[in-house]
Amino acid sequence: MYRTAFLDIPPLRRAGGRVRLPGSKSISNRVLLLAALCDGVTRIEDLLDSDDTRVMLDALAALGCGLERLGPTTVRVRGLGGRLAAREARLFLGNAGTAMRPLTAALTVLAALQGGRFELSGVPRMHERPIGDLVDALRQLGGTIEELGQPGYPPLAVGSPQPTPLRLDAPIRVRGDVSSQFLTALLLALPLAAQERPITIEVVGELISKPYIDITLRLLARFGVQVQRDGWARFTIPAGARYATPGTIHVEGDASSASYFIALGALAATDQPVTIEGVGLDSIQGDIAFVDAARAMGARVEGEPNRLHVWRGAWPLRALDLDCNAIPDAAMTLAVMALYANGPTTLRHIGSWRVKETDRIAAMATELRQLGARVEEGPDWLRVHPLGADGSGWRAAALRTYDDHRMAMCGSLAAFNPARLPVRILDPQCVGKTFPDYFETLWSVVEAEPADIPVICIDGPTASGKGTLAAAVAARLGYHVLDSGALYRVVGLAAERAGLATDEAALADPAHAERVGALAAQLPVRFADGRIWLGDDDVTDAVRSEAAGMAASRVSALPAVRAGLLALQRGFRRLPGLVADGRDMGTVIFPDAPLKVFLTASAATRAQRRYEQLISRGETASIDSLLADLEARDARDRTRAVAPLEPAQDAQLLDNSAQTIDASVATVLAWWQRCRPFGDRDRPTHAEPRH
Ligand SMILES: Nc1ncnc2c1ncn2[C@@H]1O[C@H](COP(=O)(O)OP(=O)(O)O)[C@@H](O)[C@H]1O
Ligand SMILES: Nc1ccn([C@@H]2O[C@H](COP(=O)(O)OP(=O)(O)O)[C@@H](O)[C@H]2O)c(=O)n1
Repeated sequence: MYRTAFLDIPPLRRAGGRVRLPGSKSISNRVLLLAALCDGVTRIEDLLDSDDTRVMLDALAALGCGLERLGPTTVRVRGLGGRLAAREARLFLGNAGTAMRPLTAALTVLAALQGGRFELSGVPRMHERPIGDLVDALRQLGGTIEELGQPGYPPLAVGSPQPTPLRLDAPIRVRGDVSSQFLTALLLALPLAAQERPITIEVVGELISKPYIDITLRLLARFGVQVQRDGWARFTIPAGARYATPGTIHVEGDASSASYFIALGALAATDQPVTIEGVGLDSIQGDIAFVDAARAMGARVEGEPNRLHVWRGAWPLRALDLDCNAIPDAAMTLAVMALYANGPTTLRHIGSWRVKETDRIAAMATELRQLGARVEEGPDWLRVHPLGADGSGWRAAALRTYDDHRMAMCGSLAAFNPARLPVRILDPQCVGKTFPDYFETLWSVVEAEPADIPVICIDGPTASGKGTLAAAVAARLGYHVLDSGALYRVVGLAAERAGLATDEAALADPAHAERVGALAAQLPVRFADGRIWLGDDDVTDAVRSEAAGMAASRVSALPAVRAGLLALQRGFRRLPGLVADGRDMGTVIFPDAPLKVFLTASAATRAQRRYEQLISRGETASIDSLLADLEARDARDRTRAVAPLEPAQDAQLLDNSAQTIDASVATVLAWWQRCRPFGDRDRPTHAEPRH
């Protein structure tokens, strides 16, 4: 997951390949609650591992439910069997509506039956998301609920130490036109109280998002509770209802998350399809109907059980006028696809967007306008006019995400713009709510022109701080790092291990130099998790010695070695971007890099830094000999015939002799910002500190 302040997505060209979806958020949190309420042990597989499931798991643990993690996506739940193990708890539920609503209902009912008091709160946005209709329904039932903040909104305190009688004889009335999660909450909770008599729930107003109710009913059935349904207006939980564990249950891939990859296929899979694993056309999730909408816009979709294949069909996409009531979450994806359509697209019946993670109608309209689009909005509709298929009208934008995972994922789809503009996603870690690895997954199925993938080059003499600066800048941007010096160090080591001497006399022999070059061209080197591997050997420490540095300096003067490492180095230019440190990054390896920095510091300063570095590693060192070595190395690097150490003509010079590391990083980031086309709309919009 990217924890950077922003993530720049280079312009993307093609899509194709295979993705595996994380588990459905809606199914995961419902299954967790049902497993917690029922008797016995349930093994849940393919559970979503994200912010929203984490708060649910933490809440269940606080309620005394037995939880055992068997892997990142497998958990064993020992249910409470309808009996409260804890009579008091404070539950923090982040911004997870799928945790807040059902837990409020279940705990109100359990507290009324057995006595207990529970507080439920979330992030500030959660305290702006209405829950009054559910509170009203639970009060009709005789439940005790106190609103601790604004009436009708969390935080809430539910229950009282002593049991209170529930009124189960009259139907419980709940509004269905603000959020279907209120009805879901009651359906999940009321079997707890239906031992002796049936319980009827009546929906007031037109029920929105019906497919989500369908998921609730299907999952209740998997847990042994068959709810009778009269249209979408009246639901009856039969007398004697009792949750029973299904033993093992698999969570389907998230159909809403699938929408981004379906869109990707529709936009850019011209050859190989985008294959999505984890959901098929027979999915129980309502958002699978997004496939119909995508097809209507022109996508070619083929389905198999648990798998979808998507290609581009009609191009440009066909404009659409659609009632999106049944696919409220996935419909956001259509709003971005609409930028690539042949006319204005209107999404209707999306009023629920206004009370989601953010006011999604307002947010979407604002951000699509940033991209250059004309957008009209009404209380429950949105109309998006397309941007030019010839690239006209598109603007490079820094998109705000409003702490809303879907805004971030949708925004990434704008990177297919024909104007070849990058897209900046602010606060990209908001995808952690449902799809922590969304961007990494995206990179695995898209391609960009290498020239469009940004590279920042940091060249300079030894111990000027290149590696330190490169790592820090890359961490701030979410970019890869190329430590090219390490490659020369590994060549020196590999040569010596292969019995090829690296002293100057030996390297002066052209045949010998050719052999070292051949070795460089086939170097089995790998960088993983901060370690450097030569074949199966971890050589991280071996290549860091001063002797290895000197050997690297000698072999690096050989043209055959430099040529042998060229393709390997250019291969590091991968999405979303690269920071490369070395001697010739800007002059030879990436001459088209948009930012080149030539980093220097006085020889005395550099010798002092190297000295401190070695001492802190527990090695012995002498400043005088370090200074002599370093000057020798500088001289060799500067005077060699091939790729000598010198600033590229367009490099920015940075002498950090009197600068702290943080100041150097800030300088380079400021230069980078000036190279980017986004202006300065970089402030993330979420109010909460991340945790
Ligand atoms: N601007 C700076 N101010 C002070 N020390 C620095 C600065 N930049 C780097 N250093 C320190 O100097 C040492 C050498 O830096 P390093 O990044 O390994 O250099 P290089 O990659 O250029 O050989 C490290 O211990 C690092 O912490
Ligand atoms: N792009 C590069 C990187 C390193 N090198 C050589 O490889 C040696 C080791 O590089 P390094 O960056 O690990 O060394 P330090 O600068 O950290 O001492 C340097 O002394 C250079 O001679 C090079 O020629 N070209």
